[in-house]
Amino acid sequence: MAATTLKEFTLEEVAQHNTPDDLWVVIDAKVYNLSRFKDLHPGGLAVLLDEEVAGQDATEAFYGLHRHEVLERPQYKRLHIGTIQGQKSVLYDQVAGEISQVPYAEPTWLTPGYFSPYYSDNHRGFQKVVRRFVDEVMYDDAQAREEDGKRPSQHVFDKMAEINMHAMRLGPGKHLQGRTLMGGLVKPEEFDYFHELIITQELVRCGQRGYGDAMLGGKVIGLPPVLNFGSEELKAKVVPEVLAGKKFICLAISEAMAGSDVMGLQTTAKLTEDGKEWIINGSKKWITNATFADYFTVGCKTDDGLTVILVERGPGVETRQIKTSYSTTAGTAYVTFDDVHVPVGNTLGQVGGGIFVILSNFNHERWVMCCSSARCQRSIIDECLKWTSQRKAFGKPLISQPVIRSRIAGMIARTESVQSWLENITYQMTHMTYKQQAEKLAGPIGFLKSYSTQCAQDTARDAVQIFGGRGITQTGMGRFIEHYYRTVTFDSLLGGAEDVLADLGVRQAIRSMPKNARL
Ligand code: HEM
Repeated sequence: MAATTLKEFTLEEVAQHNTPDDLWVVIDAKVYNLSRFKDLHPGGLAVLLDEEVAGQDATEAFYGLHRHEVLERPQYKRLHIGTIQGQKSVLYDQVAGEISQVPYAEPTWLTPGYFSPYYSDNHRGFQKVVRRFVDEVMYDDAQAREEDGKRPSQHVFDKMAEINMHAMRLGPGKHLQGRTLMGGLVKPEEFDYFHELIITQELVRCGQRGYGDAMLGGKVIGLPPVLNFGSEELKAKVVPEVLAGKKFICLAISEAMAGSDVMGLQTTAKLTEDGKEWIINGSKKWITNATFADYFTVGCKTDDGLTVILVERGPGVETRQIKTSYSTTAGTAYVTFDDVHVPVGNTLGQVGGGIFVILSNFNHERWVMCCSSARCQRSIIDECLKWTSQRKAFGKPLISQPVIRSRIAGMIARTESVQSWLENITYQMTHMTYKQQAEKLAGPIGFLKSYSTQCAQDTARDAVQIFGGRGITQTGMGRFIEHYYRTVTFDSLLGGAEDVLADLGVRQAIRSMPKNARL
């Protein structure tokens, strides 16, 4: 609406409008009429009437207090009435798909002038399309759903399905065969772990941790057991509808009593006398996506040990939302199974061979978490560099304080080391069979995840110190910092706690110590 009536003004003309009933300001060469908005201004009237603000160029004051996105909200866009003669806006709106120019806000391989041995032209083209997709289709939904706590909108899942993003999120493999990936940009047999890394890292740029898990994190860990261990009949029924984003699946292993002690699970599955069905009883806790899941990949205690069984939502299956540190959009739930009858054909892998089914996917799950952790840390650097450059305190930008620079130095060093290590491991994955990965990479991936999440927590703590009170405020300038600090521990717990994974890495290393090694 404003675009049709925009006029040009001089700074002198704007200066005439400096009273409560006739109040204009200039922000980045754009003129805003605040006369009717002033009483609704969340920051109050007095600040707008300050002699350095009313009728003046208030760009610096504005960006010291507001995120640019404020000006993009429809209700505020209407305040924009014109521009300043001879001046141009330099603080442009974020363009969908664009690479950030902020130093270290992008990994080296995306930074102009730098090189990388890992990414091909195909990866580069792929990244561009994924970024645009995330910016255009997902970003706004992520902000809205994290706030209202509902699961991601179906239209987002549908759009993801159109380009086969749900299938690609499971990594390379047979499930991609016959699918057109990203409109044909990459052939199924060429899709590799770097493509998957790109998807994971681009998705988390939405900056909403709950939404990130809601983006079918449950499928990423719950569907592989079906793909790798389910019968052909079961796969034919379940896989197409899940990869089409029409049905949802989750992994249901951890329990209130047993925690992640897989061998201590208490949910039972007993065969009926005719041997045709399992009857499942028990409960599961902290199950991501469970509130909206149609299928549950469940770890059960059977007479022969641990068995994994696919349970379809139906009589006897109940899910109850658990409130965690992030929004309910991830659909984290407490799940109960009361005399749930399941056909034996839903058994995944061998009866009693459940531990193998569960362990087979751990490396991939942890590696996915490393991808997302590395990228989240980078987004925090982006926030901190922008904030400390635009925010003035004691007459100088925050970045001119050595203590601030020291904290940012730590953030950059940690993030770069995590990404470099991640790319090295990803490169190994692209050259190893799944079996080789299991043998050789469980330790390194365990180390990387443990290291990455420690780095992430240090970075979250530093970012809060840099943002001060805004770093603990859910709206405004520090909203991503507050969110990050509140949710950063998720990665350090899910898929194996920090200490456990570091210990796994050392134990794996010791296992391959040469017998004759001596000092
Ligand atoms: C187009 C003009 C403006 C709009 C649409 C606007 C809108 C807002 C909004 C939505 C907030 C809530 C915080 C947030 O969500 O970021 C806010 C807070 C605030 N605004 Fe403005 N504002 C405008 C101009 C200004 C100007 C020129 C000043 C002068 C310095 C100012 C001073 C403040 C202050 C002090 C706060 C409180 C900040 C805080 O809680 O940290 N605003 N404004």
